[in-house]
Amino acid sequence: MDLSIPLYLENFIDGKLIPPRSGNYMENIDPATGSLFNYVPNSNESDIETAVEAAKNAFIQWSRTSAEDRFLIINRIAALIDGNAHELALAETKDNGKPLWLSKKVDIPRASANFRFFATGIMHFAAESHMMEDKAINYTLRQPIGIVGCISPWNLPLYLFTWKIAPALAAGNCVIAKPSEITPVSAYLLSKICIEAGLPNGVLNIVHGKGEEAGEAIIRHPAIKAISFTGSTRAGQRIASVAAPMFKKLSLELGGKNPNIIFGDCNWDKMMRTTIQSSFSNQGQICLCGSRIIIEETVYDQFKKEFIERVKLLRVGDPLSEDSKQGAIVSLQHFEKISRAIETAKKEGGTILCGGKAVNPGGRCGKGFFIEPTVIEGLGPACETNTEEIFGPVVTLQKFKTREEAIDLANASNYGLSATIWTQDISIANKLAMELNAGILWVNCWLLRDLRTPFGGFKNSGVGREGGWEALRFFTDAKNVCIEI
Ligand SMILES: NC(=O)C1=CN([C@@H]2O[C@H](COP(=O)(O)OP(=O)(O)OC[C@H]3O[C@@H](n4cnc5c(N)ncnc54)[C@H](O)[C@@H]3O)[C@@H](O)[C@H]2O)C=CC1
Ligand SMILES: O=C(O)/C=C/C=C(\O)C(=O)O
Repeated sequence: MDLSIPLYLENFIDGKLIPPRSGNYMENIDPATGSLFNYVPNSNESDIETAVEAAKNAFIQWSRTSAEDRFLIINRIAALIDGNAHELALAETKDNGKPLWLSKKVDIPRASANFRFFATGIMHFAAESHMMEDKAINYTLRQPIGIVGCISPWNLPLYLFTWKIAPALAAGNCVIAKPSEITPVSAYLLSKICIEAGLPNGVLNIVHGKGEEAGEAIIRHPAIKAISFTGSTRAGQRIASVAAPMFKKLSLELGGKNPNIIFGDCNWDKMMRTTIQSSFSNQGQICLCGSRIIIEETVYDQFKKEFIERVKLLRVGDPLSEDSKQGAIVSLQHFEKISRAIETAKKEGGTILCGGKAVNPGGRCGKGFFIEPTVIEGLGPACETNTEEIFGPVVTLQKFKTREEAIDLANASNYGLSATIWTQDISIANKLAMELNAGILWVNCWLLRDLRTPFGGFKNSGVGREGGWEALRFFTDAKNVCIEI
């Protein structure tokens, strides 16, 4: 199929690719080269209105389409993603700056897995029943909500866009979706794939644009009854302030400042390899990255020495090169934010153990946005560096003596998304898992994903859970029917 990328991307509304009604576009920059990639629609309320009308019409049929037919169509989308994985991976890398090998290995396979997982899931998502002995029987229907909004960020563009859309569609809803304006291309290509897969017109509408304009128009629209959002805590707060008084269902997956707790008895090699990944995968731009490494005092010096040696080997360079372990930071604005955070760490008294500077890989990437993987020590738990999400290739090292101290350091955060624990002592791991304030705990692993498990955070990391039945419950309304016997 034709997955060429035009200079002007288009919205996908009512089954057609169309320009924004205002005719306004924004520049979309390739972060590895700093040059123009294409133009993205700067859509507004009237585009959202058109999409909502299309979705309203489509819902009449889609909500009555059998689960088996929805399964077949959604599976065709998954197969087309797999069949076009190379083009999609290239587009993702050019748009986001992540290494091509990572797009191929993680982002695009996960996008098709999301569709396949929820297509299959809906075939098993049954109504529940409750008997009241000989008095009555209750059965609980799970009905599609209607029109729902899905808004996703730039760090894992197609991976997170589809993580929302797939369960929403499988559950029988029609969707108005907005990808990040910073990485719109894979969502644009998904529009073409949905046409090819035979998704009925208006079932999925993809509207491009800024958060404050197109995004807020989705949040404010009275016909959109549920919102699934992944992104910054700041945007999540704003969205909640608009949507909550309208009594919309909300699922908010927000930021993290995740602790990675290392005990001396752990499987050292595995911990080292995985800690490099959990610190710097995707240039540290994953909400689950372990940005605060908390190490048992007895092994602190050994950890510091070996970790720095390995970090220095991480080659930062052209995302198209197989040798590059680290690609570009997603945008100039984000590059500047990370650079400022490193300066703040220095002002707070932190010592930069390695990294800390911009990188110029030269050649076609001479004007791109690259930062060295950076390791900082000497900062306490309360400083800005250890409390604010940096969302880049920057980690801090802190040490602990006792288990209680490790727990206090780990929990010293307004975020509570995930935490990683490294120990061979399963009893200690279980005790820590009980005490840590986070929604997702990894023991002796990181980002080992089972799509059936509840995914989401405590505290300022969000509200609600995604994944498995949680997602299908979120995208349906429960209706209980009680029949007296
Ligand atoms: N998954 C995560 O945890 C992510 C965290 N971030 C954090 O957020 C910081 C800022 O990055 P941004 O790109 O500005 O993220 P953002 O949270 O502003 O954007 C994420 C998505 O939300 C949309 N959006 C923004 N404001 C909105 C609003 N008021 N109503 C509806 N939609 C809205 C955006 O257009 C985009 O599609 C990053 O430096 C990072 O710290 C960013 C992306 C993902
Ligand atoms: O579902 C996953 O495997 C990962 C999700 C990651 C995010 O939500 C994020 O980085 O924002």
